[in-house]
Amino acid sequence: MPPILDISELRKSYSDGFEALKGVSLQIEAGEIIALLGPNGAGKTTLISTVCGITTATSGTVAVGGYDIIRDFRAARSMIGLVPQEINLEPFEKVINTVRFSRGLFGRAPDDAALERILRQLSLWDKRNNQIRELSGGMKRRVLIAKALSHEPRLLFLDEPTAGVDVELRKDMWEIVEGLKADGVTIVLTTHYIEEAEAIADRVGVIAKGELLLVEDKESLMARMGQKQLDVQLSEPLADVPKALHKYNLTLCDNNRTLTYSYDTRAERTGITKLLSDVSAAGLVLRDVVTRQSSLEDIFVGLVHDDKEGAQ
Ligand SMILES: Nc1ncnc2c1ncn2[C@@H]1O[C@H](COP(=O)(O)OP(=O)(O)OP(=O)(O)O)[C@@H](O)[C@H]1O
Repeated sequence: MPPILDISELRKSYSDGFEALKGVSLQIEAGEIIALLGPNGAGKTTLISTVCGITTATSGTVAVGGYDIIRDFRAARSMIGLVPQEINLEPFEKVINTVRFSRGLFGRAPDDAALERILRQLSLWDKRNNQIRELSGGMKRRVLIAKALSHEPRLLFLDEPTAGVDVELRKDMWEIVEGLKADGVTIVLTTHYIEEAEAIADRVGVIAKGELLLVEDKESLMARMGQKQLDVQLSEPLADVPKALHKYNLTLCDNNRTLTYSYDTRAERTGITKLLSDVSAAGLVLRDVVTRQSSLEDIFVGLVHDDKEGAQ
């Protein structure tokens, strides 16, 4: 089966000459949830807008379900649902009419049973006859999702679905996303929240300054997070790592006052006990011992930081 989304060498320069996408390639298989992480201005919205036909690419290609987004615009667009960052709803319209209208925009035949299913899934059925202005912020966000799902797309883009919402609502949103995945909808979401990617994504992509720096299975990222560091702080600085400790691959940092040891938390033996006894046998005096876990956040900050340095 071809990927549901196939982005190849996508570039976008805005009219002022700013290059917001610098050759992004990404393939997404049907049924997965992929989270795109990136700082402000990284190009996430530009990427989504280009795939959805709101912005035109400068070069490169995008195919959705095998349909080219330029040549087969209608077929490609009908497979996509977009939940935008901003709430752009008509305050005096009823929920049901808002969703019905969206379906019509895609030229889909009216199907109240399909709309009922969508509204029930989003716990909006009881509110179907309420005007938008009578809903809470969280409910309005659900209406945005209902609108995006109204023409029953196979690929759903969620642009920062939980920006500025409280923890409770964020968890609700994650449940909704899981439910959509169970229905076979492929989901691409952008987020600033690393814990959001950790909680729901199958794959994580990191984007910065218009470049996709990494796309990786969350599980293998998690495996990398299994790495921990032990900092052995010494009372006196060392000139060098003593020979007897070479087998531990230690690094000397903090003005030669700290020895850092990396180990795998999931390994049967971490080697910590032996290391500490060898440290003391080598005549070194400990001041303190600290452990640190490398997290997705470290990986993310490291990548984005390296990219910034590289750009200078
Ligand atoms: N219409 C435009 N004209 C010129 N530059 C633009 C335009 N739209 C976006 N940009 C620039 O392109 C870059 C990428 O913007 P984009 O909105 O895609 O980032 P983002 O990753 O979605 O950021 P955020 O997380 O803040 O939403 C930014 O530097 C932005 O200023």
